[in-house]
Amino acid sequence: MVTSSAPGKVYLFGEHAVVYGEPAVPCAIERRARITAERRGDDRLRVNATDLTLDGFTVEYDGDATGTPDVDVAEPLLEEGMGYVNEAIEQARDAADAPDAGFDVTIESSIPLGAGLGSSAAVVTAAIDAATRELGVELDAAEIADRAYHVEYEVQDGQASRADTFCSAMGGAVRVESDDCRRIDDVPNLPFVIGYDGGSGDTGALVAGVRDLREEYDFAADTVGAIGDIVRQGEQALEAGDLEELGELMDFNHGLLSALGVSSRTLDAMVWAAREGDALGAKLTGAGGGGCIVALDPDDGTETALRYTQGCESVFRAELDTEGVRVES
Ligand SMILES: Nc1ncnc2c1ncn2[C@@H]1O[C@H](COP(=O)(O)OP(=O)(O)OP(=O)(O)O)[C@@H](O)[C@H]1O
Ligand SMILES: C[C@@](O)(CCO)CC(=O)[O-]
Ligand SMILES: [Mg+2]
Repeated sequence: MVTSSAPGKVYLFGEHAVVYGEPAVPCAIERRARITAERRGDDRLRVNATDLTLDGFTVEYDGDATGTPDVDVAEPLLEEGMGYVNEAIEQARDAADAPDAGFDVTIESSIPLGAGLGSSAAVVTAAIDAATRELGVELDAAEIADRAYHVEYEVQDGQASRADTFCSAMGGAVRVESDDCRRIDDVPNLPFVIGYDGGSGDTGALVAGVRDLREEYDFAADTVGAIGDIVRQGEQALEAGDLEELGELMDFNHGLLSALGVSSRTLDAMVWAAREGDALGAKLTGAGGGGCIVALDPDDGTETALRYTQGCESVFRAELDTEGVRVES
C-alpha cells in the first residue's frame, strides 16, 4: 500500500491563454490531494472518493481493467467524475508494464473540486505516483508531469495545457509555455489570499468557450495575446520582487479573463471586494465560471472584506508549496 500526495495551485497569471501557447505562471499551494493505492489480487479498480458527490451519490466505483462501471449511476456522470482517476491508473499500468494490475484507490483531498485550484491535476499526479510505486516503479517528477498532462488532455477532450500538472508534480512557482516547462527560482514571499464562492466551473466547457470566441473574433485572439504580454511583464515583476506591479498586472489579467467570458458574478464580486480591501491585486484563478479568486495582500484587509462579501463562502490564506508530488511516510 502506498500513499502519495500532490499540491493544488493558483495562477498568478496566464490561465486559458496558456492553452494557445502563451506563457503562464501557476504556483503550487499548501493544499494537497492524497491518494492511497493498494494492489488487488484481480484486475479491477475500486475507487473510494468520499469528497466526490455526483447528484447526491458518494461514489464507490467498481470497474474492471477496461473501466466498465459496476454501480447504479448514469455512465456519463460517472465518466465525468471518475475519468481522471481511471486514466491516471491506465498511465500507471502503462509505465509499469502491468496492463492487468487492479487497485483499491482512496482519495482524500483538501482542494475544493472544480474551483480553479487544480484539484484534477493534483489527484492525477498523486495517483500516478502512488500506483506506479505500488507496482515497484519509481518515476521522476518530470515523467509523472508528462503522463498527468496526457490524462488531462484526454479527459478535457484534447484541450489542456501542461501548466496545472507540471506545477503539481514539481511544486513551487513554475513557468509553462507550450512544451517548455520550468521552475522559477527565488520567488519573493507571495501573500496569497483565496476567496471561494462554494461553486465550480466546467473546465472543458469554459476552455471551449474561449476557443470559439478566439476563432470568431480577431480581437478575442488579440485578448489572448495580451494575456501573454501580461505574463511576460509579470515575470519581470516577479524577478524584481515588485509585489505592487504584480498586483496591478493581476487586476489587468482578471479584466481580460472577464472579457473572454470566464468570470462570474460572484467571482467579480470577490475580486472587487478584495480590491476595496486594499489587496495589491486580485483575479479569478483556473478555468473560472465559479470557484476561487486569488488576491495578493500581506495585511488583513482582503480577508476582512471577503468575509463580508455576499456569495463568498470561505476565505483562507495559502502558502507557496515548494514541494511537488511526494510519497507520504
Ligand atoms: N477529491 C477528489 N476525489 C475524486 N475526484 C476528484 C477529487 N478532486 C478532483 N477530482 C476530479 O477532478 C475533477 C475537477 O477537475 P476540474 O479540472 O474541473 O477542476 P479543478 O482542477 O479543481 O479546477 P481548475 O482545473 O480550474 O484548476 C472532479 O470532477 C473529479 O473528477
Ligand atoms: C483553463 C486552464 O488554462 C487552466 C485550468 O486550471 C486549462 C489548462 O491550462 O489546461
Ligand atoms: Mg483541473
